[in-house]
Amino acid sequence: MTALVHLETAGGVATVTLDSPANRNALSTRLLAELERALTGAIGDEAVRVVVLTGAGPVFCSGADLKEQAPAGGPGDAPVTAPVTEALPTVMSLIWKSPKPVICRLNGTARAGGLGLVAACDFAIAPDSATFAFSEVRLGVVPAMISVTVLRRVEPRAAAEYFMTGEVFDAARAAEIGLLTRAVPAGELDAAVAHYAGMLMRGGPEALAITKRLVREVPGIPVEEGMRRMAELSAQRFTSAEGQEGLRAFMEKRPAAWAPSP
Ligand SMILES: C/C(=C\C(=O)SCCNC(=O)CCNC(=O)[C@H](O)C(C)(C)COP(=O)(O)OP(=O)(O)OC[C@H]1O[C@@H](n2cnc3c(N)ncnc32)[C@H](O)[C@@H]1OP(=O)(O)O)CC(=O)O
Repeated sequence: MTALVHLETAGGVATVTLDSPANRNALSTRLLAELERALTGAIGDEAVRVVVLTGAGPVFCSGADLKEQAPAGGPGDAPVTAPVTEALPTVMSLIWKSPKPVICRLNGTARAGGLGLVAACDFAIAPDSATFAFSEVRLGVVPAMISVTVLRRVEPRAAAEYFMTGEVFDAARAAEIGLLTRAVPAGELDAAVAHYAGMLMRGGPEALAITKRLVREVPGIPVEEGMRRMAELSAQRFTSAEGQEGLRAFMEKRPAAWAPSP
C-alpha cells in the first residue's frame, strides 16, 4: 500500500508531506494515523530542530474526508460514525504542544479541517494564489474541533464572518486576519520557508520550546501572577546552561553552540 504521508529529515529540518493528491489530501482515518506517526517521529528525533508540514498536489488539505464520513444509505440506517473526530484532535494537539517549532508550508488551498492543522502550526506560509474557506456550515456540520486552534489565531470578527458564511477568501485576507504568517508569490514559497527555518535554527532549542509555550499560555494568566512567574522564569533562563552559552557566544562574538533539541 502506498504511504499517504512521508517524513524526510535533512539538516535539522523534518519535512512531513501529506501525499494523497487525488482527494486533495483529505483527512481520512488512514492519512491521520500516518500523520500522527510521522509527526511523533519528527518531534521525538533529537536531530530535528524544525518541523515543516506540507502537502503534495495543488491543495494543502481539503479537510475531513467527506467520502469516509458520508452516510451509506437512507433513513433507518445505523448512525453514521465520524472517524475524523477521534484522530484530528490528537494530531492538532501534537503540533500545538510540540516543543519544536512547526512551520506549515501550504502548497496551495485549504478548507475546514485543513485549516485546523494550519492554525495549530506556529508559522503558516502560503502562495498568494491559495484560497481558504471554513465550509462546514454549508455541509450542515460545524467547525467544532478546528475552532480550538483557529480561534487562537484568527481575530473574532473575522472568525464569525468566515465560520458562519462559509465564504471563500484569499491568501492576503488570511494573512490579515491571523490565519497565515505570510502570503507570498508561489515562486518564493520555498525561500520564505527556508528563511523562517533558518531563523528558528539560530535560537536555543530549549528557549524556543519555552517561548512557544509562553505564546500559548501567557494570555490566559492574570497580569500580576504573570509578572511574578515570568520574572522567575527569566531569572532561571539567564542562569541555565543554554542561557550561559548564549551569553558566552555573545561576548566571544561567535555563533552559539546549542545542545540537541529537547
Ligand atoms: C473537521 C471538520 C469538518 C471538515 O473538515 S468538513 C470538510 C469540508 N471540506 C470541504 O468542503 C472541501 C471540499 N472540497 C473542495 O471544495 C474542493 O475539492 C477543493 C479543496 C477546493 C479543491 O478543488 P479542486 O477543483 O482542486 O478539486 P476537486 O473538487 O475537483 O476534487 C478532486 C477530487 O478530490 C475529492 N475531494 C475533494 N475534497 C474532498 C474531501 N474533503 N473529502 C473527500 N474527497 C474530496 C473530490 O471529490 C474529487 O474526487 P473525484 O473522485 O475526482 O470526483 C469538523 C470540525 O472542525 O469539527
